[in-house]
Amino acid sequence: MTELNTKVYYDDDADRSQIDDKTVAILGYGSQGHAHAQNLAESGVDVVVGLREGSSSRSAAEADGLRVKTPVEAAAEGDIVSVLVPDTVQPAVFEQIRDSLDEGDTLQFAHGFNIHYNQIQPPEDVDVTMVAPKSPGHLVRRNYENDEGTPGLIAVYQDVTGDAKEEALAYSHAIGCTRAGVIETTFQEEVETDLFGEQVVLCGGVTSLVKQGYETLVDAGYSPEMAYFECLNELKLIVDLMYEGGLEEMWNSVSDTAEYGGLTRGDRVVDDHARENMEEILEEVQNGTFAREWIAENQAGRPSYTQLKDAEENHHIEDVGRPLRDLFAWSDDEEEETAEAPADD
Ligand SMILES: NC(=O)C1=CN([C@@H]2O[C@H](COP(=O)(O)OP(=O)(O)OC[C@H]3O[C@@H](n4cnc5c(N)ncnc54)[C@H](OP(=O)(O)O)[C@@H]3O)[C@@H](O)[C@H]2O)C=CC1
Ligand SMILES: CC[C@](O)(C(C)=O)C(=O)O
Ligand SMILES: [Mg+2]
Ligand SMILES: [Mg+2]
Repeated sequence: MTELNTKVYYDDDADRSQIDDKTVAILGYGSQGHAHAQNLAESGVDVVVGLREGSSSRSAAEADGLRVKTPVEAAAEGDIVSVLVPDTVQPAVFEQIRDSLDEGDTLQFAHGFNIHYNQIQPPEDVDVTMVAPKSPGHLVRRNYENDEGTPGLIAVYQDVTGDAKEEALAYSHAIGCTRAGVIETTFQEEVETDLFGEQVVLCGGVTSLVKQGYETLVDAGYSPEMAYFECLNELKLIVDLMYEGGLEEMWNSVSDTAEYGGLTRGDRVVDDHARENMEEILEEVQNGTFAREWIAENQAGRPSYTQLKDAEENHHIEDVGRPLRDLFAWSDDEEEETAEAPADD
């Protein structure tokens, strides 16, 4: 077996005394915020949630038994201040809480966007770390509840106490990440790989592939329901196999016909042209073009984002999928989970 180039940290590598007597302020109670806050609290760590006046998340956090204060009050109480509001609002929230950070506190992130692209200049006398679960927040919570873990990354940008890495590992332990394994990285590497991954493969690439495949079948006269099952629903089953055992397990599980067809046709779809586009997108991430575009889009009130989001929500694959999902038993569980989850922004 090939040796790993990187150390993976597990539960036994974490020293919980680095966090057990501390208070963690969680700013935001959305996808990541609700998961970190509840996992930390159930791990015995003192948690205070920071939410703005009139926040729609307050009732969910209080119903989950957590103390809720304003971001400024929570940051003043916290020894670790975990910034889990959307990336685009973090600079403004940071300006509010900057003076509440004491010397030796930790300013922590789950994604390095604002530090790496210089949207937040942290004080020199605090540790600056990242604990980034490699998963949507609702799964971070669900895995913890099921005694399972979520893989994660840690990074240290500034270490004034000398304990920044140990504390990030202890935090990772308390939210369940060291159960699965944690890797150390840098803010730069996390940002560039995360943005590339979500744009090209995980969120952007896969949804475009699904929509284009669906539209090709429907335009050729096949039923939308058949196209939905083939191009969207079955994708989960294929990805589950890759997740469990890599590409090999998936290829072993599908028929030889599917394997030959996939091996000979896949690269015709995602071809050299697609590869050139991937390289261009990576460059836009590396040289800050994407970050500048996203910051400007927000400053302008999100006109393109709103339009694109609207078009996506109204794509006919969604009209076909909603009633279809309702007809199948597995939809009950999914709906319960969605109903329990606090609303994202
Ligand atoms: N989503 C994910 O699974 C992942 C996210 N990350 C990173 O985690 C961080 C948090 O992302 P995510 O969990 O998606 O965030 P969400 O969009 O889910 O955050 C929503 C929360 O932020 C609060 N909030 C929104 N706007 C403001 C504001 N202007 N002032 C104060 N509070 C506000 C909301 O409260 P209110 O009810 O008041 O609006 C709500 O509690 C980001 O850095 C992201 O990149 C990293 C890995 C995965
Ligand atoms: C894949 C999207 C993600 O990077 C994540 C869940 O890890 C995000 O920013 O939400
Ligand atoms: Mg990610
Ligand atoms: Mg991301």
